[in-house]
Amino acid sequence: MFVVSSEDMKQIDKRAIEKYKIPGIILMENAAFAVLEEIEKLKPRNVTIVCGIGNNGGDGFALARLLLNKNYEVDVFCFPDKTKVKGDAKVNLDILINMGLEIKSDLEKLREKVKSSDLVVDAVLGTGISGEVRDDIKKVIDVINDANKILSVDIPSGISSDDGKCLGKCVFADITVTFECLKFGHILGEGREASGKVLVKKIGIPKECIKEQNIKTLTNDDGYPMYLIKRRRIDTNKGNYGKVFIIGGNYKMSGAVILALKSALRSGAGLVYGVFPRSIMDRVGALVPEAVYIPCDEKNGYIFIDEANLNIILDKADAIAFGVGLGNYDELFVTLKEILKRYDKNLVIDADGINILSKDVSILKNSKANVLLTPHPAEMARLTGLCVEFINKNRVEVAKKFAKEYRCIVLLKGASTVVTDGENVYINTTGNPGMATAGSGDVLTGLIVSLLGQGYNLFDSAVLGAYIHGLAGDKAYETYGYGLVAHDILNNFGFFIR
Ligand SMILES: NC(=O)C1=CN([C@@H]2O[C@H](COP(=O)(O)OP(=O)(O)OC[C@H]3O[C@@H](n4cnc5c(N)ncnc54)[C@H](O)[C@@H]3O)[C@@H](O)[C@H]2O)[C@@H](O)CC1
Ligand SMILES: Nc1ncnc2c1ncn2[C@@H]1O[C@H](COP(=O)(O)OP(=O)(O)O)[C@@H](O)[C@H]1O
Ligand SMILES: [K+]
Repeated sequence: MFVVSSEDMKQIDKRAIEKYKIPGIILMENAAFAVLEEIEKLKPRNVTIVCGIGNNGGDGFALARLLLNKNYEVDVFCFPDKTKVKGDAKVNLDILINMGLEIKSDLEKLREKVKSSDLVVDAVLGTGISGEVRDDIKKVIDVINDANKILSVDIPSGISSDDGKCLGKCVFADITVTFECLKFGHILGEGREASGKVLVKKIGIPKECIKEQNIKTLTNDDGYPMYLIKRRRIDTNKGNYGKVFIIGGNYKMSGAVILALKSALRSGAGLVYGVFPRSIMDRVGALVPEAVYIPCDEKNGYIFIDEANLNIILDKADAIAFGVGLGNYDELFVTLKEILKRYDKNLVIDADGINILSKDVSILKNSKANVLLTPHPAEMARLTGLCVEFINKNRVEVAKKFAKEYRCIVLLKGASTVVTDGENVYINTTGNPGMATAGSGDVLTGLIVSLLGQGYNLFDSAVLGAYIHGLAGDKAYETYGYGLVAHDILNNFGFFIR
């Protein structure tokens, strides 16, 4: 599903009205019907609709008429003042006035009504918000937030459609009904939580209008990205599903590489090779008997990959993951540099691999390998020198800029994981805070390298990885709640891929 900014949506609406000659008021009517459809499912006895003075308010006025015609008990408020309403919104306001409805602008009356209403509809501010919410409207939002149930029209008032930031104050909706495309604000930042359950409804905009906008950002929906998964031919064998190499582990930390190996196996890789320091061989061997092992020499407990082993890896591997539990040991920078210089297939750099890379990110620029980096925000901070808070507030832009500059693919982890090659963007909405547990990143790495081995390209592997990892985490959450651990996630991979 496409994800658009407020400017994209403005252009799409404009194209529909000016080029394709659909009157704006018809779109507004269809928007109102789309909201009505959801309200009827909720079966409220009485509805309070709070409108602003722009077209978001216009949707609210049109909705009020549709509800009144169906004999619902409806109260309509307009803030700051109904005399300021113009255009299509005014047409719908005037119809209500002609029907004899009183349109109120009294905050105290709203406070009373909100308490006794089964449902409050928030049609105060939509995609047309600019700058911080004005103080008078902040008070209206506070009152709306006291409601039993809130449905926001298009986007919760106070949320920026472009990045999900709360502009000083915002409505926290139970349901948001939006039109034609998701907005960034529904799935990023505070907007993700504030939007509640989001429903995207068609309002009659010709699909050409959206196509002509050339949208480059997608999120998951009922089809994407899972329709990328290929069915296996019956007459295939392990040789068809990749030799994937996972380089990781140090004398103090064997768990990460074990989890990544298991994860690669549980998501269908044909042959999974573990490359780790010799001192953890017994543990890895006992816990992952299905893997092939390349135990390596050690320096100070950290892995040392000699030329003979490096040649085996570079020669055999269909895909490599570098970094899980490796430790941030200076000499490993040289190893990473060699791999980047000599390997010409897909390379995932994660965890300590990213910390090692942070010593000099510019080595990416001459890389022969196609690189995917999978940083969490703190690792992204090490890569870029930016602070974590800034990164989290500007996830898409930060990831895009880095990917473009260093010619790689970035998967920036966290709620609303972002995958980008610098131009195309995927924002993932599966997953939950139960996944904020040690090792859950390691199993993502194992999953992605496994998908690479099975022949998916680097971008698709990252997208599928983020999506399936989140789904598997959501399933694990059903059973274990916040007590879920990384093993619970990886054990669900095969189910969702099937
Ligand atoms: N043809 C179209 O453009 C369609 C638009 N639709 C609706 O129209 C909305 C967009 O309408 P508009 O562009 O008129 O904008 P909005 O109605 O979202 O908001 C603009 C109004 O909000 C006020 N405002 C802006 N920033 C503010 C702030 N920081 N604090 C307080 N008040 C502020 C302004 O006074 C302005 O009148 C969409 O979200 C959607 O609900 C739908 O009717 C479908 C068709
Ligand atoms: N609140 C959340 N919502 C969705 N996914 C989350 C959330 N918290 C963590 N995750 C996911 O869990 C994984 C954690 O990875 P990471 O921080 O690298 O863990 P570790 O290094 O311990 O393995 C990432 O894929 C991240 O996107
Ligand atoms: K709204």
